[in-house]
Amino acid sequence: LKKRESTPNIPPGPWKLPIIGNIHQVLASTPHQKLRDMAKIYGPLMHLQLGKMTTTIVSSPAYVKEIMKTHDVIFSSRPQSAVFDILYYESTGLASAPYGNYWRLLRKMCTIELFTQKRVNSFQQVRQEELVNLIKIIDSQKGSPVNLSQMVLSSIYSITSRVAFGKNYKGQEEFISLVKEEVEIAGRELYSSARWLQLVTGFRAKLERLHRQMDRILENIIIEHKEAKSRAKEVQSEQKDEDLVDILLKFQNINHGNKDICLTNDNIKAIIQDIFVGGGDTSAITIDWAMAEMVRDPRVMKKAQNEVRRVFNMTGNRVDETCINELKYLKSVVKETLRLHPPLPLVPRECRQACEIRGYHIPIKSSIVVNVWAIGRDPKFWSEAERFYPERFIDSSIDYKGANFEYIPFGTGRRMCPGITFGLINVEVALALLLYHFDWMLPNGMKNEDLDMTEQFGASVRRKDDLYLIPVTSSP
Ligand code: HEM
Repeated sequence: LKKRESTPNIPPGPWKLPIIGNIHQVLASTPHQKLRDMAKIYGPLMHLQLGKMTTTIVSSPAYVKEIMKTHDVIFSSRPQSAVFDILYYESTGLASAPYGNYWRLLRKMCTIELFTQKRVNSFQQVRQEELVNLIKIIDSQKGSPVNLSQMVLSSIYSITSRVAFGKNYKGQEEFISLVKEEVEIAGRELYSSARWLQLVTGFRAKLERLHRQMDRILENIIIEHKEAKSRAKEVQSEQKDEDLVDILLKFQNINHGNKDICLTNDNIKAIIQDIFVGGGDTSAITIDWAMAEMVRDPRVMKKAQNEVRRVFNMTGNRVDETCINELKYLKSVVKETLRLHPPLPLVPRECRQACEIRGYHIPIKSSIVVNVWAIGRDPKFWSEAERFYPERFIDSSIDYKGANFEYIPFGTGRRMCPGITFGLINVEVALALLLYHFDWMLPNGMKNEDLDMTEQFGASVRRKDDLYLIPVTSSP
């Protein structure tokens, strides 16, 4: 009886097996959906044991507020992970670093240098060139089905690569194919969270091989950038436009204005991967889901197209980024896409200090997973929750800033996404161009409503099948 009294009150959860705990119950092709179904039974704060890892699943805005606002400092770390340790140089990227001084300095550097509005604007030319190139390639195949998913993904990676490495980086293709592999393998960690499983399944060996390949390329990129910099110094010529590696290299120099931080080569390599993995796939997937949803609902497609064409016909038939804020409906389409299809449906955090949340005990070093996907589809907070209906965001005060806990596609609190402006502008301009220049049809006489929207879980959640559409020229 005495023992029972002292047992902490952990959140409710399903029965567990010895050793593996609840791993078998979340082994589903779409764990975020499975977790939502389980939360319907056990409640919005649910306890699971994933191997050795005690995990709490959060599935309601009220608990998100408790955890990511009221107790934000306690839950501002990331759980330890083999992917973070091996691929991200012992968790020294911004997304993987434990909460503390090092993370705070990186975050500050990102907010004042890397991801500012001014910096994002400075890459307008790159975006324009790469996206116009995408339109030209699509135009050359008009009338026949194109694999829009892969084309968009390549364009987004090309933009990211030029922004990060500068124009003429020759190993771009090899690097991007490794990034894609990284995204794919990172998604499998949930299923092999126990160390013995990682060894038996060869998961760790794969991560280590990938890390060696990545490291070789990134080391070369850094060396090339340093050489270019010293050449420019020798001939006293103006340096070319700065890319993100140039900016990060400035933080290697102790004499740089910001003396707090002095990055090593490995730190820079981890941050570069954050930018590619955190920024590339997420933006491309959002464009893909938005196009798929609009194809399924021609009313929405037409309305968005009319708006884009009205605005850009006035700017001399070109998609001019400075008018992007006039596209109120398109922006609602993007918001609605991110509500139904957040690319990162499960946001991981770690509890740094044992605490109580509404009477439930959350142990130190345990994992917290916020089910952003389930919250965005909860009928308690959204009318016709499963319907794609962008109008719900017109004249609504809900934004991406993380203050509305029922809508958190970019997370919330201290660790919320620092790349929102970077990501959104790519998504909005790409969609505006695709809608401005083409009408879109499904191949093989497929009916709009028959387009399959099955999800595929990975580091981010995409549509299971690539989106094939027939572009029909509308505007030159
Ligand atoms: C549609 C696009 C994007 C979506 C939906 C998205 C979503 C997210 C989410 C949900 C988180 C976790 C937030 C949390 O823990 O509360 C995150 C973190 C992060 N994102 Fe994004 N993101 C996007 C684009 C980008 C871009 C373009 C970049 C960089 C260029 C980026 C870089 C990062 C980084 C570095 C973190 C980790 C921040 C930290 O732990 O301090 N993201 N993102």
